[in-house]
Formats: sequence, structure tokens, C-alpha cells
Amino acid sequence: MLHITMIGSGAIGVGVLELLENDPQLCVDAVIVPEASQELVRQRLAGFRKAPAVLTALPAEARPDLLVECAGHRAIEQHVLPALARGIPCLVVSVGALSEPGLVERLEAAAELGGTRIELLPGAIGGIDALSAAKVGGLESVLYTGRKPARAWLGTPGEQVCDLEHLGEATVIFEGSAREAARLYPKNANVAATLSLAGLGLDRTLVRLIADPHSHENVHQVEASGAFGGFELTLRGKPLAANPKTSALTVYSVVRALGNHAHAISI
Ligand SMILES: NC(=O)C1=CN([C@@H]2O[C@H](COP(=O)(O)OP(=O)(O)OC[C@H]3O[C@@H](n4cnc5c(N)ncnc54)[C@H](O)[C@@H]3O)[C@@H](O)[C@H]2O)C=CC1
Ligand SMILES: O=C([O-])CC(=O)C(=O)O
Repeated sequence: MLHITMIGSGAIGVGVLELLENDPQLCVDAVIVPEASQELVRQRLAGFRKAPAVLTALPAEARPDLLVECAGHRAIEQHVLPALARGIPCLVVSVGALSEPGLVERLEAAAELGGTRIELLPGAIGGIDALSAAKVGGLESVLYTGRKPARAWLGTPGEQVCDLEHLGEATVIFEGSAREAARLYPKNANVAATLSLAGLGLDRTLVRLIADPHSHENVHQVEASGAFGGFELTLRGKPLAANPKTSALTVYSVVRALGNHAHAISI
């Protein structure tokens, strides 16, 4: 039985807890959320058969087998870095946070200090295995296109490009490097950052973001070419009802990764 502590308990976290409730090999003993969310999270988890403890930080004596982050960029700084330094292996979904200059190096240093590892989860995107294998032989180009319902871009600089509430047709709201995409669209930067880290890096991975009033899905497209040949991927992700900016596949990606740590065969 693997004992897990989870950081965050929002759309992804609760989805993961629901799917793990009946897994005899995995147990989420505790969730860590900010003080201000404690009451809401306790209410959310009240219906669970084995409700995890709700904490604000990892206790000094705690030694979970795994720490899984499903919380947000600040949680990496607050919880993941110190846990790595204490030797606790961490799984991370807020991969967009790693676009911040120096954070990858700090995570590597903390993991080295603790003699442990950090695993970046594919989340809402697929094909990361192929892309990172292709990198070994040499990649020439990677283009990522992210298409979401127009309203999913509210509260982003996309608001200055077009009238998102009254959009008639699909509109490109951003074209540039993954680094620039992460700076301007930090809450939508996870897929672009994951593709960059697996492939050509933040400066050479090209990103195009589209607001589409006719779309009800988060559509992720990747075109890559290199010494291996080429691949094109279209992933039409269904949004989670609890947070339409997040694709349901992200929840399944966390459950898969945790299962791979617990089960005899990993795939
Ligand atoms: N890699 C990928 O493909 C994807 C990654 N994500 C990322 O996953 C994260 C979670 O997404 P959702 O569950 O949809 O968000 P959400 O907003 O529904 O839930 C976030 C949860 O984290 C907690 N939280 C916030 N700041 C925290 C902190 N500093 N320490 C501990 N807990 C904290 C909140 O109280 C809440 O329980 C976000 O950072 C999002 O960007 C989301 C979708 C895809
Ligand atoms: O589709 C999703 O779940 C989220 C997404 O685009 C991102 O964070 O890059």
C-alpha cells in the first residue's frame, strides 16, 4: 500500500480522490490546502468513505511515500521544494510553473539534496513519451495549438485581442514562443511548458492559442518533426465540470501515474 499526501483539493484533486477510493494499493492520507480553503475542502471531502486529513502543511515528522501536487504554481515553491529536500518523491501537474526562470534548476537541486526524484506528469496532453524519445535523435520543430471555448480565455490577455463574450468565429489570440505564452497566459501554460520540457525548450517551441466560440472542448494539437520522422496529434479534451479550464484527462493522468508507482506493471 502506497501512502500519498496530496497538495490541493480542487477540480483535479477531488476527481483523483474519487477514482482512488476503491484502490486497495493506494491511500491518500492527507491533503494540504491553504488555511482559507480548509472549511470548503472539509465539506467537499465529508462524503468520502476514507476522508483524508486536511492540513495546511506537511508535518515535520511525516514521511509519505509520494507527494502529488494538484494545486497551482505557488504550491511548488511552498510545498514541493521543501518536500524534495526532505527526500520525499514528488509528482507535479502544475508544470507551467516550471517556465519561471531558475525553477527547474532549484527543483533539481532540492531533489539531489534529498536523494529523490520529481516526476512531471503529462496531464492534459498525450504523446509526451514519443516527443521526448524523438528528442534523443534530434527534433527540428514543435508547434502546439491550443483551442478552447471563447469564455475559457476570460481573465487573460485574450480579452484585449477580441470580444470573447460575443465572438462569431474562431480567433487566434496568441502566436509566439512557449516562453512568451507562459508569461502572458500562466494559467493555460501547463501543456505548452510540458511539450517544451519534453522537446525543444521554451524558446524554440512555437505556440498558437485560439478562442473558439463553437468549441465545447479543450483541443490540443501538436505537430513535431525531426530525425525520427514526424507526428501530428489532436487531443480533444472534455473539460471538467468543476473547472472548465481543466481537461478531465488531467485527473486520469494523475491516477495513472500513481498506479504506476503502486502496481507491478507500469504502463
Ligand atoms: N499539466 C496539465 O496538463 C494541467 C495542469 N493543471 C494545473 O493543475 C492545478 C490544479 O488545477 P485545478 O484542480 O483545476 O484547480 P482548482 O482551482 O480547482 O483547485 C486548486 C486547489 O489547490 C488549492 N491551492 C491553491 N493554492 C495552494 C497552495 N499554495 N498550497 C496548497 N494548496 C493550494 C486550492 O485550495 C484548491 O483546493 C493548476 O495549477 C492548473 O494550472 C490544470 C490542468 C491541466
Ligand atoms: O486543457 C487543460 O486541462 C489545461 C491546459 O490547456 C493547460 O493548462 O495548458
